Amino acid sequence: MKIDVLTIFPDMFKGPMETSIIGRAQGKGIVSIQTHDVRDYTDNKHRRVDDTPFGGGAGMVMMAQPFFDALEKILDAKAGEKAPDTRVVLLTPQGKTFDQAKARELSQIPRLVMLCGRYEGIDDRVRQVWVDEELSIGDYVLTGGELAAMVIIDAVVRLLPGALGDESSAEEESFSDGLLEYPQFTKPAQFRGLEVPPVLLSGHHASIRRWRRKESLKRTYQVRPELLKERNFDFDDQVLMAEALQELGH
Ligand SMILES: COc1ccccc1CNc1ccc(C(N)=O)cn1
Repeated sequence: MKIDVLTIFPDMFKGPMETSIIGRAQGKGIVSIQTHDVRDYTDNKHRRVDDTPFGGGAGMVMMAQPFFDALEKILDAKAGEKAPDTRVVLLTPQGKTFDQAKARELSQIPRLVMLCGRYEGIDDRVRQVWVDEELSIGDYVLTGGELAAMVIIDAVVRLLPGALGDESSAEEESFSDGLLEYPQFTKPAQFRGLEVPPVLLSGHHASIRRWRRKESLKRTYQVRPELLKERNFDFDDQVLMAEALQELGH
């Protein structure tokens, strides 16, 4: 998978994208993440990327020309033409909220191009001509799209085959069935007088699976009840949910 990032702060990507899982995935050739400094595509002497907004108002807006020239070069395409296996994503508070389903969808796309805006955003003609999808990582405003891009890259790259060691890839199913994760414990079994739930030390795998599912239902009910609304419970889940509610004192 190839990911190109257009930003005026390429150095922001050095640490997070070259460390641990993401860094190793690049090393293994599973993904290639390349940043492009938008300033390198400016056509003015001072390498300015922003200007005042038409119609007035506070702040500055990023100009369209550097993004157009950068995209035409990176995609080797004229304005508006684009290879079908490429998706251009704009990170913006106005975007559709990113979630695990979107992460899975993006992990199947051979090439992602991510546009990171600063200031009050990017001239809308970039969106009109080049952007396939506007994504937001949540309902809050950041100083730029870079951190949002890194969050999305992290969530996507870890799904690529070979990115995680085999022992970790199993965790994917547990979230993808729409419940929050159950609590995790590791050695020692006693720590500062605090115990590990005995069922987890029992070696009874059916009981362990049952306990975990019930804990997921409890947690989801307490923290994200809306996730349970659209869920159709099979008979076992209904029994577990009833037990969970009892244990929660409902
Ligand atoms: C005022 O900022 C902008 C306005 C328009 C575009 C980009 C920016 C850059 N900032 C961003 C970017 C993304 C997110 C998010 N929630 O994903 C939050 N802030």
